[in-house]
Amino acid sequence: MSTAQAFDAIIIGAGQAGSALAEKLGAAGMKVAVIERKHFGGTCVNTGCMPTKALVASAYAAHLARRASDFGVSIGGEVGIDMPAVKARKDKVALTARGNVEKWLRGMKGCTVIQGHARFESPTELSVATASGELRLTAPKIFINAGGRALRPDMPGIAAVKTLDNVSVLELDRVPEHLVIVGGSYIGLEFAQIWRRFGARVTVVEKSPRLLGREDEEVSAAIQAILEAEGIAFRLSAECISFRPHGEQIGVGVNCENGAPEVIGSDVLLAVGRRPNTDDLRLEKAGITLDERGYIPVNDELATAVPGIWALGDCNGRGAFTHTSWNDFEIVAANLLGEAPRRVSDRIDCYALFIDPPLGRVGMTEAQARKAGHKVRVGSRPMSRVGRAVEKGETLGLMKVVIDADSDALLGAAILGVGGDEAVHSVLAAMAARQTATGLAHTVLIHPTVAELIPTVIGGAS
Ligand SMILES: Cc1cc2nc3c(=O)[nH]c(=O)nc-3n(C[C@H](O)[C@H](O)[C@H](O)COP(=O)(O)OP(=O)(O)OC[C@H]3O[C@@H](n4cnc5c(N)ncnc54)[C@H](O)[C@@H]3O)c2cc1C
Ligand SMILES: NC(=O)c1ccc[n+]([C@@H]2O[C@H](COP(=O)([O-])OP(=O)(O)OC[C@H]3O[C@@H](n4cnc5c(N)ncnc54)[C@H](O)[C@@H]3O)[C@@H](O)[C@H]2O)c1
Repeated sequence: MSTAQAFDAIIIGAGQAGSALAEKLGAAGMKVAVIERKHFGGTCVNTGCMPTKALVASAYAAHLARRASDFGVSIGGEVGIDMPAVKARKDKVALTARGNVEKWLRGMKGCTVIQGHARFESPTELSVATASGELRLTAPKIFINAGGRALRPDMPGIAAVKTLDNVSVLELDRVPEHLVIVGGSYIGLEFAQIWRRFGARVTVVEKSPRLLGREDEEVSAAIQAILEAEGIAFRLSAECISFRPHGEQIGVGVNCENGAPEVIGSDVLLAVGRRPNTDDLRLEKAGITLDERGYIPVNDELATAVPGIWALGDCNGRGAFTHTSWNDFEIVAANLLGEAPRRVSDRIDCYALFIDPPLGRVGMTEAQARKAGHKVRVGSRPMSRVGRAVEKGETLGLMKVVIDADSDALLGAAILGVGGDEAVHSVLAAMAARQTATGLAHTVLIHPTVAELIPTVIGGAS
């Protein structure tokens, strides 16, 4: 066995937080090693945000082309999907980004890139299984940015059938005849609309009585109605999901209160949540104990219980988005390099669901605000009464703002509608600046935009 190479810092995983942290620590004069076992850029770049949003764009183009006559545009024939071309475009987006991350890492000052699987040998030493044998590395500071992967729970019959996940579904260069998606949340719904727009029959099977259980009920209902109008079928309250081979197809037992007890699909996509990549890091050798869901417990500054080891991104259970992983890098770097201190608890929850129209969300839902004891004022407006949406011919959805009735503080917003993923940032920026609802309502916003209606929604809140 080789003697251990010594570094000032080692980063496990070249995902969203890891690569940026390497650059910052290297620029500060540290000798840094980054270990990546698979694709540079991690989930978002290779099998998450980027390829899925590239597919969302192709699906939108198909949808708009089918609606061309609504805008007085004639296509002069059927709208077709060239799935190999759709896939090639998606692959190009992801592969270009992956290559750019690799180039960025390999050009970084003070950074050594190692390709292989890292495991702990002690709190300060790692072994790395590479294509050319095992390496040993030591450092007083180790940062874990290991990300996560799709859950494949031990559901009845699952061993007897082939299922797709977020990685394998992206490899399809054919349109499934009937795609059954188990799980009606972010991943399930984005893929449901993508494949429906490409021409597949799609059924979403969800164990809860409604989609997106974290959202307010009217938002869940509006999303279901939008997707049903495109021909997506839903089987909700599917308590006892099971699988069985059915000739060349797959039978998915749903056992709902209403409807047929089984859905027969040509393909099944599992989208029932994610698990952190913490089971193969040999963390016990570092003295780190995982929580009951497999996440690495961290404090508000992302330090683990073991001095000199931090955990960033999806593997710490404090966020499940690219922007939260990126913010984890900012927090760790700022605190380590003596910049103004930053903490996880400073960030305001925000995310989007990239169906069309998208759902942009910040802060609390109305239900969460009431549960937290706030007396609330709520303003809302259907997108059919938003001028920009009418002009674009995209009037589905609603916007909603939640305000603390006593303090006038902005508590949260949901914008389900054309441009909702962008427009919601005006509420987010106001919340970050601790602007009151009245302060935002008195701000002049640009016409004609979706955001310009936010002051009107606040003005009508009761
Ligand atoms: C289908 C899908 C769509 C998504 N869409 C969005 C979206 O639109 N917006 C959004 O904000 N988020 C989205 N996400 C979530 C987002 O992709 C993740 O939150 C984000 O990528 C997490 O980044 P990370 O830095 O924590 O880890 P990752 O990006 O997962 O990186 C971890 C890296 O560590 C490596 N690694 C793991 N273990 C080891 C080891 N032992 N040794 C060496 N290397 C190791 C992995 O190979 C990987 O490259 C989506 C996720 C999925 C699955
Ligand atoms: N737009 C985005 O930012 C985006 C897009 C995709 C994914 N992501 C990230 O990926 C994460 C995982 O997404 P996800 O949709 O896989 O998981 P999730 O945890 O958000 O939702 C899982 C869904 O599956 C359902 N479910 C769980 N077990 C089930 C079962 N046995 N049968 C039927 N339904 C079941 C749950 O009720 C829930 O609705 C998200 O938390 C998110 O952070 C983000």
